[in-house]
Amino acid sequence: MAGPAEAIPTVDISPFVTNAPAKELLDVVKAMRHAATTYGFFYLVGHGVSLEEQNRALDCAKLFFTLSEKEKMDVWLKKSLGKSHRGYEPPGIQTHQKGLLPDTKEAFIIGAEIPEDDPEAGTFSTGPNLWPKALKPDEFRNPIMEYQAKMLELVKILLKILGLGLPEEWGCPPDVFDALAVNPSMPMRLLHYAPNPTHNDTQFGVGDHTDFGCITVLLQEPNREGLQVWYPPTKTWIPVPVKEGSYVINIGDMIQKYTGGYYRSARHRVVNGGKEHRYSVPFFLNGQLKLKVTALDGSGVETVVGEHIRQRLIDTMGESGNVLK
Ligand SMILES: O=C(O)CCC(=O)C(=O)O
Ligand SMILES: [Fe+2]
Repeated sequence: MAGPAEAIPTVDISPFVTNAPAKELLDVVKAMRHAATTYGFFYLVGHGVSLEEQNRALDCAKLFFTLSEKEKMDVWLKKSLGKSHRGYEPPGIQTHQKGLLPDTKEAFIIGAEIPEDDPEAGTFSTGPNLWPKALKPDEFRNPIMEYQAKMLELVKILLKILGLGLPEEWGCPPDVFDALAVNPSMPMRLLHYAPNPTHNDTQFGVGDHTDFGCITVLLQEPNREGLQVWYPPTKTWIPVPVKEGSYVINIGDMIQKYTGGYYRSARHRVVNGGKEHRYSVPFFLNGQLKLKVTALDGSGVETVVGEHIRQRLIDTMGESGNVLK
């Protein structure tokens, strides 16, 4: 019998990337619908992003965390404009559950580049990125922004496929989710997990949580362990081994709300109990912040995308979240 790790589905979207015939597209829609309604969590292959591009993003993460404490703190969250929420998040800031100690991970957050003189700059998740002075644009800023642009294109394809997978009786147009990706909030996190061999059940790299936004495209460093997903059939945490070249896709809370729970956001966490450092690069499509959506299942629940995300962030950020209020 297949073990639980084998039960995590893999969805190959290459027919959408190569404009294949309709029959092949429909098979992809069905496969993603099954994965997103059953688990909200799956491996993605056939996405068109090369191993080289993925490795470049991971290299940017590794490079950032070679900076000294001072260099990192020069670009830390509190230096970002207003509520823009950019820059370095030190370890021990985010707490996902009552009773847990804060996450051990450290992060560097990069969003859409919104100039300081934009009328919206300084509002939630909107503003200029903070760039470390010690890193040359060619080795850090340019490649990571190129990767971010790639992720936005990829996530638009995923939204399209998920839109096509909605129940027919809801009568949604095929572009139902397109507006989510118009000038969206899309923080990408460069993450570093120091080894935590004394790990116990009260502190994690990232504690038990669901992602806040619409879709997360997660790139994990190959040959490392750590990511676990909650598997409802067995009510246990199961490891999510890295499959080189693939992504892990998480459906987030915003899509779960928007679809009245049809697509599920999956609980997951990171344990770095070994002796190795671990790096990852999740791209979060939060969505278009001012968009007010009405649940598609007819329940009438309304959500303003940016308000939902801001509140979820405040709930986990402790004192550091006060600036977002
Ligand atoms: O580092 C990972 O593999 C996952 C991180 C994560 O779940 C998150 O940042 O929301
Ligand atoms: Fe997550």
